Order: sequence, then structure tokens, then C-alpha cells
Amino acid sequence: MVLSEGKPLDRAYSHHFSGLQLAPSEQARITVVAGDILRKLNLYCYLSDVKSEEMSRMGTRLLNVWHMFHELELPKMQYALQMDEREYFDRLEKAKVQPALWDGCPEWLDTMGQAQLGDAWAKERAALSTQPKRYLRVNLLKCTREDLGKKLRNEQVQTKEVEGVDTALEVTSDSALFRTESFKKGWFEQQDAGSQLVAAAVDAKPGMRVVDACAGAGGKTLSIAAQMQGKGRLLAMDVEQWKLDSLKQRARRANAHNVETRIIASSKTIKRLKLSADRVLLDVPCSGLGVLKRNPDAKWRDTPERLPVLVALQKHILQSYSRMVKVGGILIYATCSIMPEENRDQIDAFLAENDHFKLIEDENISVADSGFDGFYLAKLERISE
Ligand SMILES: C[S@@+](CC[C@H](N)C(=O)[O-])C[C@H]1O[C@@H](n2cnc3c(N)ncnc32)[C@H](O)[C@@H]1O
Repeated sequence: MVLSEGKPLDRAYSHHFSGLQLAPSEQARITVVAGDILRKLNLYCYLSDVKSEEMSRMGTRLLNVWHMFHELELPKMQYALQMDEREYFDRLEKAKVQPALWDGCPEWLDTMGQAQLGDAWAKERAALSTQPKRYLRVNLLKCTREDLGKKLRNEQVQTKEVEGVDTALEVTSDSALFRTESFKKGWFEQQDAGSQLVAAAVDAKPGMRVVDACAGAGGKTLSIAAQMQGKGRLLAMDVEQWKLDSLKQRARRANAHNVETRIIASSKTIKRLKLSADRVLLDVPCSGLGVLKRNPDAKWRDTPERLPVLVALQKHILQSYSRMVKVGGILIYATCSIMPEENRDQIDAFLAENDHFKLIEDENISVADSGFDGFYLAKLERISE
């Protein structure tokens, strides 16, 4: 379903899980197995000698090989296609000396990663093939991180505080988070710790005028609303109304009353806000190559041809939307990519053409070094009209 119909993995899970009465531990097991198979699909296909187009027919052999790889007892499946053990071990030895295959990396991505990151690519590639951790962002409009940890413990959800990310808790138990009272009360959102660091970089203060110009369903908007303690004006914009509708709902649940949404219908929407904002967050559409741990299906759908199209769109958004920042205000450019072409290269090109801005700082959030999803963020100050 994920690969043949192009359905994102998280939506495929919710489609399948709704209506099934599965215990949280069973759901967790399914997501672990399905996630791992998708993260290293080419490796498991190679080890089981199954071509990707044969997967629906040969899926039982692939699943058996997954169990062999993890040294687990084979599942009891009727009519399962077996893998010859000797051939499996022979293939295993050959796979071990092919690092990109071992890390579940498609060839096009390996070529791109090498070209863009050089020596740093190998560790990022390996980190992208690991299971993502689950992180929560405490909603400071409703409670503290300590309160949330305690409340969740009473609801049988174990968490621990994440060092260096003040708003984050890591979930360490297989719990159904969205059934908890804490979630229903809007005390937290599920959000990667790297994404929380990007939102924190906005550093919005109560009373400011802030624009989140590519807000989507508001992952970062809600975080910014909490920084503003509900005071001031927070305008969340996007080109897709359904995302803004979902944002509105989430904002209500989170008590984020200073959020206003606005669809970007044309360039006029942006022009009207010229030189008006203390902070503008541009969390631009990107390749998503920093979040492949979480969305591994994307690497089997994507092609390298998409990158230049995205780079051109990012460049346009930077040029045009930066006009909303007032003198002395800060522009925060962010991606969930680890590729310099979408990141520092964009900022360098922008600064070369715009002497109204100066770079304050930028940061690569490395998947390998942080254990979070991979992000990039740059903070620029407008120094003149
Ligand atoms: C990386 S996502 C944003 C994620 C969101 N900020 C969050 O934290 O959940 C990029 C968003 O940019 C939006 N987008 C695409 N083209 C755009 C454009 N020309 N102007 C503004 N937003 C755009 C997409 O609809 C998408 O929601």
C-alpha cells in the first residue's frame, strides 16, 4: 500500500490500525518491523533474492529473511516461501561489504549524499537507517515538562527528559500516546527533538509580530505560540488550506489563542506584510532527506530530479518572503534536509544578492551526531530596508 499506492507510512498505519483492536505493544511491533523493512528494503530484497516488483507475491520470503537477519525464530505462516539457508548466508557476506546496500540506501541517494557531504555522508547514511525515537514537546501554555512527565507516568507512559532541548521528552515505553488524558487535554504534541530545536531558534517574545510562512499543520507554530505565552500576533500561512484547517484545530486544543491562519493565494498576500514582522520563519518545502528514519518510504518513491525543483522553490520563497521581515527583525530559514544545496548554499546565494541581511548563525542538526531527525537552520537579521 505504501509503495504501490504512494500512501505515506504514517497514514497507512492509521488506516490499518483504525478499526483493529490491537494492544499498544502489538501496534509498536508492527511499526518496528514495517519501518525497519522499509528503511532497508533493498537489503532485505537482496538477501531474500526478491525483486521489488515481486514483493506482494514473495512477501513471506522477505519476512522470513527479516527474521533470519535479526536472528529471530521464523514466524509460523502457512505456505510461506522459504529461503535456502546457504544462499542466505552467502548473500549476507556479500552485502556486508557493500556499505550503501547495508544501510538500505538507494543508489541515487548514495551518489547525491557523497557528492554533497563527502566524507560526512557515510555516518549520516548509517544513522538514517536506524529506528527513530519518539519525542514529545510539552505545551508550556498548559503545563511544565516536569508536570507532563509525572502525569504521563501515572498513565503508564515512561519518558525521560532530553538534554539540550528544554521542551522535549523522549518516550521510552510502547504506549498509545494519543489515547492518554494528557494528549486529550493538549499537554503535549508528538514532535521530533530536532524540529523543536528549529522552533526554539525563532526565539519569539510575548507581544511580537511573528509570521510562520510555511506553517503546514503547525508543528512549529504551536511551539512559537508557547514562546509568545499567547501574547502578540502569530500569523501562520501556507498554500494548502487543509493544513491550515488542521493547524486551527490543534491550536484550539493547545490553548494557542494568538494564532491566526492565512492562505497564500498570490504574491499579494506576502507584499501586504512588507517590513512588518519581528520574526519570520521559513520552514521551506524540502527533500525531507533528514527525516528518512521516520519516512523511509520516501526514498523508494523519490528521484534525484526532484531536488533542483525544490531548490528553485526554496530560492523563490527566500527572496520573496524575506520582504516581510522588518529592520532589526530576524529571518529563520529551515529545512528537514541535510543536503548543503538546500541549506548553507541557499543562504550564501541569498546573502550574495541581498545586502539588507546579515547572517547571525546557522546550524546543521546532524542525524548521526544528535540522534534526532536531520535539520538545518539559519538566522539572519535585516539590517536595512
Ligand atoms: C516543511 S513543511 C512545513 C512543516 C511545518 N512548518 C511543521 O513544522 O509542521 C513545508 C510547507 O510549505 C508549504 N509550501 C509549499 N509551497 C509553499 C509556498 N510557495 N509558500 C508557502 N508555503 C509553501 C507546504 O504546503 C508545507 O506545508
